[in-house]
Amino acid sequence: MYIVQIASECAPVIKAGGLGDVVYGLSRELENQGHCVELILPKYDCMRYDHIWGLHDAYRDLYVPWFDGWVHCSVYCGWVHGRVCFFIEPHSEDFYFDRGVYYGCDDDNMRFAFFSKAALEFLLQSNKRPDVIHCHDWQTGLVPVMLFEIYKYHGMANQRVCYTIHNFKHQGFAGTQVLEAVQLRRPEYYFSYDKLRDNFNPFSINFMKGGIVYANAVTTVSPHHAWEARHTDVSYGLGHTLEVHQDKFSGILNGLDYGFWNPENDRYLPYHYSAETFDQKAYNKKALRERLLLEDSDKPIVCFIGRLDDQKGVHLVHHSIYYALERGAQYVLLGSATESSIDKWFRHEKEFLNNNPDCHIELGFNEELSHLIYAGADMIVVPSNFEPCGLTQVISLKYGTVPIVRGVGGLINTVFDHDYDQNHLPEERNGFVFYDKDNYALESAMGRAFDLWGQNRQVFNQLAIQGMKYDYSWTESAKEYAELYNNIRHK
Ligand SMILES: Nc1ncnc2c1ncn2[C@@H]1O[C@H](COP(=O)(O)OP(=O)(O)O[C@H]2O[C@H](CO)[C@@H](O)[C@H](O)[C@H]2O)[C@@H](O)[C@H]1O
Repeated sequence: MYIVQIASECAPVIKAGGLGDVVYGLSRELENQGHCVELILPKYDCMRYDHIWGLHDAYRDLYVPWFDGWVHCSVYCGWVHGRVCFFIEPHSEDFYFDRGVYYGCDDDNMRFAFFSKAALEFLLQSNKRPDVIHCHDWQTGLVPVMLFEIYKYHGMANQRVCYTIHNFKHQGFAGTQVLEAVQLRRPEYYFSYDKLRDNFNPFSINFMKGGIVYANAVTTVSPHHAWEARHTDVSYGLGHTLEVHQDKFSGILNGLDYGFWNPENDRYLPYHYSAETFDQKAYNKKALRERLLLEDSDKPIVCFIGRLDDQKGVHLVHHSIYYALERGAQYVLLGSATESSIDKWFRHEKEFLNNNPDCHIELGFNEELSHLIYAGADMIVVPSNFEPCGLTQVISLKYGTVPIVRGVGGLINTVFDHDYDQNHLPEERNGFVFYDKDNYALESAMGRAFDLWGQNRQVFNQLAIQGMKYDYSWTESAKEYAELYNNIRHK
């Protein structure tokens, strides 16, 4: 099959979070399984150009219809660790992708509506006719809308769309101006509740709702989150839309790209190890301590890596720092916040804990350091409010770092409690799980982990090794996607 991914991220060249990991990892495995995959991405000024090989202009004059005129774009082509990527660069005074950031601008809805339009226009004009277009999250929600309302009538009637939702919280809202911009010309038609009108804000269209309504298949990133999205409030107002379109909605568990995330050959680690050589992990712990100036001792290191965002349970993250220190552990946090109040809060904590020899708070995005933390820590906390899949616990499992997670979304599909799991034999368990959102619940799970560390290190290490033996690679999940693509292709 010929598949084109249209996305706002692709690791490691453009990565703000897990979306980038998934777009790259899935593409790589689909190619390994014999499919042809190409990616279309924005050409941001701030992406990691050092991860692109052979960047050259592939399509110099792409004219993208926009409002009543055109925007002249160039399309560049290059290889990102083996994947063929096309980068769209608009030449306009809006400088949509020259902002020094991927997201967070006031006109993000216009920026990504433009990107979606330009991606389809590129396919049309360059005569690319993939069997399936796979697009992701709110940024590309308008792709299936435009495909089936405009491009279908210009020679793209045979293309099908799979739309994957990585995070229901960000849906992309806009007024009629965006419809005018992308030339969806009948606002009254698109502003109906069975199309793009938001279910709760009658003056707004909703990009993600458009994606759900128009795509041929809609997925989210774990089976449990698919259930939650339909039956609880985590779909942020899209529950009814999912109910109406339930026949095409499902959950496919994310995989992890073991080509990039593997302690046996990780390019960022000073010492390599596997489940068979688990003892070697201790050298990375020592290296982590040296790098972050933590005191050398027999204490366990607990970590958190992720966006500091309400989704990630920031109050519990904060509490986990102090509980770990109180219980005689060390703590390393690597995270970045986009919300200024959360950013200020953690900057204050960083300052407050600056001289503590058992704690290090690193605010910012640092891919390389994240690998050393996954390898050097003994436990990771993932106390999310909601978590569509979650990659940090899956990476930790591979690195022999025991996850302590809240039982929601994909965390439930991947972590099985050492003491209480009913569905797995003791030798198949791999972490600690708690359910309530309060400090006591977090403490009970962290407490059990500390007790096991303190009282029976051998069993603790065995739990970590059991986690390393899980196979959460892309192999099976990519097969599920391929099967889904195949089903929609023949409809
Ligand atoms: N400060 C930092 N420095 C370096 N690396 C950092 C970092 N903060 C985060 N990362 C890295 O970014 C990725 C985050 O993965 P998550 O699954 O937590 O993604 P996120 O919530 O962004 O994405 C959404 O999409 C993904 C993919 O579908 C879902 O798993 C998830 O549940 C959903 O919320 C990991 O690779 C992590 O190591």
